[in-house]
Amino acid sequence: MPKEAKIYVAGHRGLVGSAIVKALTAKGYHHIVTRTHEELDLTDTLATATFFKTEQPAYVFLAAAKVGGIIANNTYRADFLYLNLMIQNNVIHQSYKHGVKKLLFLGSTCIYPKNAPQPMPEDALLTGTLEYTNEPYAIAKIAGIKLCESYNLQYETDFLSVMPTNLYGYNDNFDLEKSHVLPALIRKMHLAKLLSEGKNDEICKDLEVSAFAKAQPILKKFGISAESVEIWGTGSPRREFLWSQDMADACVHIMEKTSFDQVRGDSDEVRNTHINIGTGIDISIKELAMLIKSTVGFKGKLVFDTSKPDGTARKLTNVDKLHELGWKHTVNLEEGVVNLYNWYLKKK
Ligand SMILES: NC(=O)C1=CN([C@@H]2O[C@H](COP(=O)(O)OP(=O)(O)OC[C@H]3O[C@@H](n4cnc5c(N)ncnc54)[C@H](OP(=O)(O)O)[C@@H]3O)[C@@H](O)[C@H]2O)C=CC1
Ligand SMILES: C[C@H]1O[C@H](OP(=O)(O)OP(=O)(O)OC[C@H]2O[C@@H](n3cnc4c(=O)[nH]c(N)nc43)[C@H](O)[C@@H]2O)[C@@H](O)[C@@H](O)C1=O
Repeated sequence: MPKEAKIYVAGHRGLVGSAIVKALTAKGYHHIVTRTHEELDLTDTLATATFFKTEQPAYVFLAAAKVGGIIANNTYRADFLYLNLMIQNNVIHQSYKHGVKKLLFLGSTCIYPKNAPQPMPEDALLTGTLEYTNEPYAIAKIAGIKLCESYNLQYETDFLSVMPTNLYGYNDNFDLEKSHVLPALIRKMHLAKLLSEGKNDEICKDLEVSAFAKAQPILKKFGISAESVEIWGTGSPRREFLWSQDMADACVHIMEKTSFDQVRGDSDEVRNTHINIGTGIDISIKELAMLIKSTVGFKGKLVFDTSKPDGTARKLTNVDKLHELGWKHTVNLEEGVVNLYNWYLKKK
């Protein structure tokens, strides 16, 4: 990518989009185009077409999506399928129509079957039944991979797809219900610690309520007390976590160094051209909860709420292809959790 090229980062205020803008800026790319959700609703086909016609970006990072944790995915099933299909169809099709030189589509490792071999290689795609809690989201992401692959094969575009593992970092979503496990547990343990120290004013500030009496039902609903914090599920599922700035660096690396020709292989049937992005290292949810508990300094107990879903038992990425393409993660989980907790404390 030439440094002066016009680059559109879709979803630039989100966890990954904001890190991609930072990574591009640090490398000297200075013609970055962005739109907030309010300025451009990417589910609106006409508005998206007008944007591409007016701006004519040369490169596109597609990091805009409807995103959430296990309960959000399982509850808003129609939204996760419909909104993600619309966003990616609009952006990928308009990129083709307006001659975008290269596009990067962000999927997710939930595209793999729930019983995929571990670590999961790219060619495990479409070999079995998906995990139920995120099936609609996964189907949208699989359609995105196939859309990129098919435009490349039919129209000779250069649209790549990356499948990131679970991500965390600055600008993460800390919603107690809809977020992913890592930010959720940081906030829950932090609130429990404040409770144990009697810091009710700080709890009200965190929960944005005017009186402690209004905070109490929220704390109760999410199983947060001075003595314990509720962890959803059994604690036995294993997850792999990647720092969002590492994810962004991997995205820029792939856009700079990789083309569809490099990943298409020499078979007549072109499949599985997407690239996993992860660390290749996982941890159980119980171990993650213990790590967050000690980082936050909460002294109480962990209580496992088995009425909540576990989701996939294990989702470890095979990162051989990524390593062959010359990229490896730099931030380990212990360091990342400390960074994120400090960022959370400063943000409030
Ligand atoms: N977080 C994770 O653990 C993982 C994420 N991914 C994938 O990475 C990508 C980025 O995710 P992440 O950064 O976490 O998500 P965030 O929720 O943090 O950010 C999503 C961004 O998309 C924008 N957006 C959502 N809907 C629309 C819309 N209709 N029109 C325009 N913009 C919209 C939001 O804009 P605004 O801020 O203006 O509302 C926001 O900036 C997604 O494709 C996701 O599926 C994959 C695996 C794991
Ligand atoms: C990125 C990824 O994210 C989602 O899949 P997930 O990995 O299951 O995501 P999660 O982070 O929400 O949960 C991980 C594990 O952690 C447990 N857990 C414990 N306590 C809390 C808790 O307090 N909050 C949350 N969210 N989970 C908790 C939870 O029960 C589960 O066992 C999908 O969107 C999927 O589509 C996707 O791509």
